[in-house]
Amino acid sequence: MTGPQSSTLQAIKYSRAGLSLSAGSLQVLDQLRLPFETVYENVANCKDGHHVVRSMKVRGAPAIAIVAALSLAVELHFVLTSTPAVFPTALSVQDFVDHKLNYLRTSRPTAVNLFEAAARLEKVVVAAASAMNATSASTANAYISAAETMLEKDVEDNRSIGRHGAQAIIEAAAAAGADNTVQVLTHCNTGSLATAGWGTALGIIRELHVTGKLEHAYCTETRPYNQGSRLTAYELVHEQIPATLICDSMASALMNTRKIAAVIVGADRVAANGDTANKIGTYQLAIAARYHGVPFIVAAPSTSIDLNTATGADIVIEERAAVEVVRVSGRKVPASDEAAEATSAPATETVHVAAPGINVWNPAFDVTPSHLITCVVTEHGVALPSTSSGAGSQPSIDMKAFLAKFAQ
Ligand SMILES: CSC[C@H]1O[C@H](OP(=O)(O)O)[C@H](O)[C@@H]1O
Repeated sequence: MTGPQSSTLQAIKYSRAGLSLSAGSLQVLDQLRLPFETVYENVANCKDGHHVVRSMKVRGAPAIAIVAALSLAVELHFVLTSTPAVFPTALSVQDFVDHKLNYLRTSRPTAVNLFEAAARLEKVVVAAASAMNATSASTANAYISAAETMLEKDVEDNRSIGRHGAQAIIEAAAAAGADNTVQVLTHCNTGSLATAGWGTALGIIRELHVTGKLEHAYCTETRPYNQGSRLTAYELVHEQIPATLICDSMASALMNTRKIAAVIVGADRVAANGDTANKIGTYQLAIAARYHGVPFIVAAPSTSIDLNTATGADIVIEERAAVEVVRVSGRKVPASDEAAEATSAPATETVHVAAPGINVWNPAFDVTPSHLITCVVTEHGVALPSTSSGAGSQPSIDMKAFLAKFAQ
């Protein structure tokens, strides 16, 4: 099995173990090197999986969960086939899986997808290990199959999010008397480099594009990791989607001078009341969108919705190292065009861009309150704010009631 085939870039390449003695293969695109270098890194076990997530070689809420789950799948298969004595019973496999998932949970704290997947996979393994005639192999393979399913389901969910989101934007634009095509703004990277393929917010932009409804997409650079200028711009150029890069500081001026039909962002964790943790800078985009009367849309699979977290106040916001703010990596610009032609591609280098000694605050995410969000688009459809209950109370989006309609 390999990752979903598509013309979009592929962050994750996975193949299931072939013959019983051959190991599975998991390779991830090192996103710290994009867009200048395309390097896939092998992930052979949970230690590798934890590293590529923690270091942000792999990032994006769904991709984090999928890579973590598959890193355990390849390790589990390798141990089962190379040293089967490690797993004398089905229960020993269950214990191994629990231990490894707890370790993977420590890689990054904010995106709920990793924690949702871990809890779901633990249940799969408990059921398999307690089944009649359960064996080490049957229990391990139950885990591996469930982890593999995440790859395919994520792409299906993203295609569905794309359709629901594009329809909502076009209908709202038509109701506002706008043209048949729209201009939108997105933040961070929510495309094929943040998921198993197609993407969430960027999946809506892809759907608008392939259905002829996209006039133009604007993307913010998304300091300090630059997911926008390095990753989203890369995806948009790769697929020749009409797009323009702006600095984060330009977003309000853009909304004030261009007909932006919607701001579309992803999510790392949507709380039960619709408050949403997403890449730093999302909150101020929501404030600017509200001021300019621009719909603010969160696009997220149901695996990003955390009904166990009541409000955004309860979401842990990851803080990352200062160097990610004060240093920038990029491709060295040749002294002259002749130099560029004469030499091979210049090396990537890192430069320090801030006054040495300055303090740095580097929260990787912020929380947008539900009352600033026009809707949350999931694979099931569009979750809208409920009318505010009680005088003076802010409207919110009841995600529990929304998901209950689709409970299996
Ligand atoms: C498809 S959701 C991706 C989500 O994850 C990003 O954060 P990071 O790059 O730090 O993993 C950002 O918040 C995106 O909206």
